[in-house]
Amino acid sequence: MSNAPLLEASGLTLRYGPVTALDDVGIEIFPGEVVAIVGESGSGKSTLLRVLSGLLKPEAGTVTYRAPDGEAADIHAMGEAALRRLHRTDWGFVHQNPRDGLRMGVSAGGNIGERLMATGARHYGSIREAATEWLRRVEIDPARIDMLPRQFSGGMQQRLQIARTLVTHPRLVFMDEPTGGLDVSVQARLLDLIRELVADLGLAVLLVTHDIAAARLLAHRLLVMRHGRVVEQGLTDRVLDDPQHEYTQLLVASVLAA
Ligand SMILES: Nc1ncnc2c1ncn2[C@@H]1O[C@H](COP(=O)(O)OP(=O)(O)OP(=O)(O)O)[C@@H](O)[C@H]1O
Repeated sequence: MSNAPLLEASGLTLRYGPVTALDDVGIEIFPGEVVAIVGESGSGKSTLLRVLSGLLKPEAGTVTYRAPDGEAADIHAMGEAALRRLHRTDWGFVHQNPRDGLRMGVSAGGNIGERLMATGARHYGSIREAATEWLRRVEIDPARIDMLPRQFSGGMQQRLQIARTLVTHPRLVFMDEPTGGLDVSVQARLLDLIRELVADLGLAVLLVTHDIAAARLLAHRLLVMRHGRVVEQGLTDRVLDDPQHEYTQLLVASVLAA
């Protein structure tokens, strides 16, 4: 991991009418680091992820991204086209619902190939070869390459979304409850797969989850949110084994009791 953060945010504040979804939040993520944002429903996790990835503008605060050439840019000041380019190239976004990250009317191979083409790939044979390889990597039978996502189970759709997102080797991947809508047995295998891929590719990941076990498995570092504020942060094992904040203690105890 290098010394300069890949993404750095400070003073993020956002209100929805009377609800303060983010209250002076700061975060940084370094290359190759997996950071999980945990907290109960409504604590502001998804809002934070949307602000950090440029999908939502904060009322106050800045989000700075450092490009591979070392240039740092405020992502909320860079304009739509530049932000879209980042999402197509350096960044990936894995949604809780695969329908939000896949094109449901396009074949499995097309879903993967399309993302490669958006970064400049043109040769049909090599795009199809890469799509085949990625289907294999996410444990989908490559014989299904021409099938539509809706012919896949929920777990397969999620794996396809992950293949589509990772095929271009993004540097930073945002994941919003990636195992959220799935059966427990499917969740466990998917978490293992995500862990393997993230380690293989050396990805930086910002993961939002209310699943403490998922955070423990995947994340180097944790941020605990409550009512739009970060109440505690630190290395995953330290936060979970020796929580300092009362709210984190409750959160950890409730998982142990479940
Ligand atoms: N579009 C919106 N309009 C109004 N209020 C919203 C909107 N989106 C979120 N909120 C509110 O902002 C707060 C933070 O919501 P957010 O979705 O970020 O929390 P979360 O921690 O991701 O919750 P969950 O785990 O349930 O997704 C909540 O009180 C929520 O009701």
